[in-house]
Parts: sequence; structure tokens; C-alpha cells
Amino acid sequence: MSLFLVNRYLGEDEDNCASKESRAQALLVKLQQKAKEKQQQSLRQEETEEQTDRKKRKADKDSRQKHKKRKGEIDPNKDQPVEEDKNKKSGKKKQKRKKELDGREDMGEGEEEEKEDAEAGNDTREKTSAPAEFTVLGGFDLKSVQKVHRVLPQWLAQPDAIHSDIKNHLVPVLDVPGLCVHLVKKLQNNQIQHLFPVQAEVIPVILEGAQQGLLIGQGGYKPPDICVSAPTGSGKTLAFVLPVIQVLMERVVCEVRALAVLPTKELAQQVWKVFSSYAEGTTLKVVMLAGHKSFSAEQESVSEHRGGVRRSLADIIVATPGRLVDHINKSSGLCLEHLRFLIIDEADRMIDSMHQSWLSQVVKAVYRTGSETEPTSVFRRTEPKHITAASLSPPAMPLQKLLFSATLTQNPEKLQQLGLHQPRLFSSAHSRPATTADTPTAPPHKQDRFDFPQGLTEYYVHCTLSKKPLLVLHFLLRMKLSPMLCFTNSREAAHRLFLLLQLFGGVQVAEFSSRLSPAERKKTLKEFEQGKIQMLVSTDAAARGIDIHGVKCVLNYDAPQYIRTYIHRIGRTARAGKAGLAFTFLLGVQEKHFLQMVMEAGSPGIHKQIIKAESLKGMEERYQQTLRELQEVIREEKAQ
Ligand SMILES: Nc1ncnc2c1ncn2[C@@H]1O[C@H](COP(=O)(O)OP(=O)(O)OP(=O)(O)O)[C@@H](O)[C@H]1O
Repeated sequence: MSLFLVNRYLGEDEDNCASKESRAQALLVKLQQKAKEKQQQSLRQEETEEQTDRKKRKADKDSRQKHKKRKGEIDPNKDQPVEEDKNKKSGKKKQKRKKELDGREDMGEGEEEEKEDAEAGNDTREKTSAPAEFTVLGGFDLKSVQKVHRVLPQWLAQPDAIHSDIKNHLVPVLDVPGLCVHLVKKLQNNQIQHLFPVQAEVIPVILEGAQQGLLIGQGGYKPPDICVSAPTGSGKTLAFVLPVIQVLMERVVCEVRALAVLPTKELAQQVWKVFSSYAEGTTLKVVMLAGHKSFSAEQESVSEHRGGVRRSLADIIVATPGRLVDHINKSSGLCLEHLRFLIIDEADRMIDSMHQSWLSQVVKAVYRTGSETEPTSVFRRTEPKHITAASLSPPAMPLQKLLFSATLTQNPEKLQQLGLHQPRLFSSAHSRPATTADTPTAPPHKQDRFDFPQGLTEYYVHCTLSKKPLLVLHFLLRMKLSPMLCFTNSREAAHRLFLLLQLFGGVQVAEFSSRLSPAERKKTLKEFEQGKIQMLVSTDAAARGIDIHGVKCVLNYDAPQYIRTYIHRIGRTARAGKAGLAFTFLLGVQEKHFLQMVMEAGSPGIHKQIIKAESLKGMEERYQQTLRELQEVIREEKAQ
């Protein structure tokens, strides 16, 4: 029935539908021939059966007549009409069946008519469908399916636009509606006189959602969940730190009311520092659960038990997902039943790594009924279902999710895992095609598009594998592109490059990967930021979110495979509206795909940087010597 005709989004592959069509056609013809043969066979069978019946009846009749003649009682017509009718009927039935099949035979002509009927819901064929044994199951009548493009939900397709041009859209701190004096002072003490576009847009909305206090949102409704997609280095951290601190700073009883979840220890540490800095001067307590301290030390920092009563020692928790789940499951002292803000930074990465199902564990802990030791709190909440009059009373403190990322996915299937409530998207204008159910669909992008930092200039260098280390030395020693953050695609490649550059001499380099302990990584980042290290050779552990002041240049020593990795790597420079350079070494085979990927993602343009062979000449000999020494060092390391 056309009522349930669903055009499905069949993805981008258009090229093989022609073969699909021919295959379906061939199958259709084959099935029709089979049905026809079957029908003719059953017709022949029926005819033979009728002939035998007729002969049988005739013989019976003759014998009866002979018998009755002997008795004189026969009416030769009485039985005849019935039998004739019967014959006639079966003949008619036969004709009808043949006609239907024939009708089916020239279904190609009548198909459109049939299809229109079916679509108009006047399909009579089903009522007079051919005998079951002749119905071709599946009815391979080819329908031309209308090509549909993915249409985004309204909130995704038409976001609140954020200017990506930071410099020309600064907003004086004093002009931001609702920002309290304490925070204005803190910003000014940190030499921040203006807010960036993402901060000026998002902060007032979050403050608005808590204007009626913590218990209910505006107008008694739950505040909308907020999703923010803005370039790297555009100030997303303060966009959630400031409003959360302002909303919570008037609290009376200390309870965990804000939880920020980040993918790595370094990022958690970085955000914890910002929260702690702006919470100074308030009674708010910020606690980090990211494995920087022992598990028991973290438990003691979250709550204490006095006289059998649990008392929270944290208002704001900054955590990594794994450590958070451990505390939810093993620390009775961690109570999330008062949680008001759930902040998910680097949200696309956090969605991808939902394998720990950390979010469902958080939601379960938030809506947990009063635990044994805890009398059921007046604020006890049940997980929100559909909005009804009943569900709005009694007013329950809303849990508002705040998502932030420079590469937030547009994929509704992925976002729906987060269970967002009437979400509102803030996005740099450039990155969203306006496609909704009622606007013409923009040509589907093969991938999401993003905003690149305004001050960033991108280059690529065509090179060979053996020349890469020499090019790095040229960048450092001749082009003076330091401090430089150099990314490799593996821990081993980072270590080898670090050793080679160290052996070559004349350059201060350090490596940053999981080969180092968290303490060593922390020390290395600090020295790099202090300018004691010219180049940090890193894996993608330092790609996301890490905010290192003054990185002049990012080098993709190994070209990243995925666009999100590229964007987060090059986003370590050109932050806060400053200028920055990004170089990517490309082998011949990588060039076409990589450049296409970057352009499709919305890059303003990537330029070819030519390095003349003679610029590397002077280092050739020393370089060959270094390679020999490197082999020795690696052999010794392996032996250890
Ligand atoms: N209003 C402002 N004025 C000046 N500097 C600011 C302002 N807001 C943030 N910054 C600085 O800009 C830098 C980048 O901020 P932040 O780390 O929040 O960016 P981000 O958008 O989170 O980046 P990423 O996407 O890489 O995580 C930080 O050093 C921060 O101190």
C-alpha cells in the first residue's frame, strides 16, 4: 500500500544502481516465464482431468440409461445443465485466470497504471489477485525510487550562528548580559577585556536557563540541552566555566551539581585549572577525578562521612570517563542526585568512545532513587520521559547537557545516543548546510564540514619518506619555525624521530606520548610552554584540546588519516585569534586523497610549500652518520 511507501536514504552510492536495475529486470523476466510455464502446465493438467471426468461421467450415464431403459425412468436433461454449468464455470474460471496472467504478462505497459493505482490506494489488483500458487512472491516490479538526501532535524540544520571571525566580533565583558561582578573582575584580572563570539552567544543562554534558580528552567520548563560547534582555540572552555560557576556560586549546601567529562588526563587537568581559577573567591569546590591522585585520595576529596552522614566536598567535578565510572561504581561517597550540569567537552570523541557506556552510568547515578543511607531527597528525580502535565509536576531539578567540540558530528544517529532534550545548536555559520524538511536539500557532503581557525595558514610539502627528517631539521634550523608541535601517527615513529633529532644535535626536542608517565608528560608540556624545548614530537595524545600558548607551527610529520585528527592537530596553533602555521608532509600516493579530504571539510585553502633539494644538501652527510648511530641506539633499547 502506498500509505507505507518509505523512500529511504540510500547513501551516496549512485553509480551501481544501473546494474541493480538490469539485475532486477532479468529476475523479473525469469520469474514471469516460470509463472507462465507453471500456469500452462496446470491448465494442461486440468484439461486432462476434465477429459477423464467427462469420459467417466459419460460411461456412468450410459450405464444408467441402459439400466433405466430397462426400467423406463430417465430425464436426460436434468443432470446435464448442472454438469454443463460446472464445466462452463470451470471454463470461465480458467479463462479468467488466463486473462489475469495475461494481464500480468503485459504488466510492463500497465505497470505505471498499476503503480498509480497502488499509490492512489485504489489498487484493485490485490482483491482479485491471481491464485496463490501463481503469485510471484516478492513481486519484483521495479519501482523508480526517488533519490532522497539526508535531511537533518531542524535543530541541527538551522543552528544559532556564531561568528568564526574572533578579532572583528569581540564583545566587551561588561556588555555580556547577566555576567556577575565577581566573574567580570576575575576576567579583567586575567587580562581578558572582551569575550569571544562563542562565549558571548552561549553564556547568556546558559544563564537564562537557570534564571529561576536550580529547581526549574525558564517558564517552568526544562532548559534545552546546548550543543556548541566552534573552531579550535575559539574559547569554548570559558563558555561553560563562567556560566556554571555563576549559577552555582550562590548555592548553600555543597553537593555535586556540575560534572565535566573530558577524554584525556591532560585535558581534565587543563579544564580543572580553569574552573579552579574562576571559582577562587567563591565557596565552590572543584575536584578532579582523572587518576592524577590515588583512587582513595580522590574518594576522600569527593566526600566525608560525619556521624554516619555523607557530606559532599565537591560542587564541580572534572573527570575522565573511565575514572568517573570507577567512582560511580565503587565510591558510595559520590552522589550525583543533585547534578544540574553535565558538560561533555570534545563531545564527538566522547560519543565515539561510548564503549564504556559511561553516559548511561552517569544518568543512572543521577536518577538513582534515594540510596539506603540517603533519605529520599525532596529533589529526587525520575529520568525524563515524554513531556506531559504530570511529568512537569512536581518541578524536578533539570539535568542540562552541555556539549562542546570543534568537530561536532552532524550525524543524528550518533547524537541521539546522548538523549538530548530539545537541543539547541550553536555553530560557526560556515559549517552547516541549511537543509531541513521544508528547504531544498543542499548537495549532500560526503563528510561533515567544519570551521578552521581564522589566523591559520595551511601548507603541504611533497616529499619522500627518507627526506622527512631532513625537512624537519630544515624547518627548525633554517626556517626557525619554533616552538613547533610535530605529530606522528604512532608512538614508535615519535620515539624514533625524537632519538634521531637528538642524535643529530643542535636542536632542543622532546617527545610526548604514552611512553612517558603522566608526571613526565606534565613536565614536558610545561618546559615546552616555557620555551625550553624548540619542538615537541607528539602522538595524537596532545592533539585534542591541549592549550599550549605560543605554538608558532604545527607539523604533520605523518599525514593524518581522518579529517577530525587533522583539524584538532592544526588547532594547537592559531588559537584565540592569533596567527599560526600548519605544514603536512605528503608522499606522492597520499597527496590527492589528503587534499580532497581537507578541501571537502571546508578548509579556506592549503598551499604547496616547495623546499629546494639544495637547501638540504649541507645536512646530508651528518644525517647519514646520525642514521647509523640511530640504528645502534634502537638496537640497544631493544636489548634492554
Ligand atoms: N575572551 C578571551 N580573551 C582572550 N583569550 C581568551 C578568551 N577566551 C579564551 N581565551 C584563551 O584562548 C585559548 C583557547 O581557549 P580554549 O582552550 O577554551 O579554546 P577551545 O575552543 O576550547 O579550543 P579546543 O577546541 O582546541 O579545545 C586559551 O588560552 C584561553 O585562555
